[in-house]
Amino acid sequence: MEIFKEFTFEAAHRLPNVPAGHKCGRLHGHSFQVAIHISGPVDPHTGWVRDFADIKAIFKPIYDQLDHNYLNDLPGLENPTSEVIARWIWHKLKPDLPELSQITLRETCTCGCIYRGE
Ligand SMILES: Nc1nc2c(c(=O)[nH]1)N=C([C@H](O)[C@H](O)COP(=O)(O)OP(=O)(O)OP(=O)(O)O)CN2
Ligand SMILES: [Zn+2]
Repeated sequence: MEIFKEFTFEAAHRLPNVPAGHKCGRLHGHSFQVAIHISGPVDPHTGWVRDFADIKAIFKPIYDQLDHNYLNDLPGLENPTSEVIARWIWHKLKPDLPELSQITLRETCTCGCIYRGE
């Protein structure tokens, strides 16, 4: 079974490697949405794969780094595309959340990416 917990963080970024004149080279912000998926068996006693609150607690220190920050300042996010941010979250979470199976990151209502590890 796969379960997920969703979060929203507000952050600013610019993409330094886009062609000259590209709108995303300018400083701008998003309400990023991230869904953290984990997979595993449903415990017959609790009836859940894992408490959603555990996912929230494990993600909190990472969330706090992202929320209301300028992403380009964070080590590893010098070029903070959706793809780079999703992979960055994955690598930060995986050691403490081995059941992690997918990160979905939405940059706007219409775009984003899905990362399931290497
Ligand atoms: N593959 C990627 N392409 C783009 C990324 C990205 O992270 N990965 N990021 C951007 C920009 O950050 C931009 O803010 C979001 O892109 P876009 O969908 O073009 O934004 P709009 O809200 O302006 O979309 P419209 O549908 O044109 O209104 C760009 N590309
Ligand atoms: Zn953007």
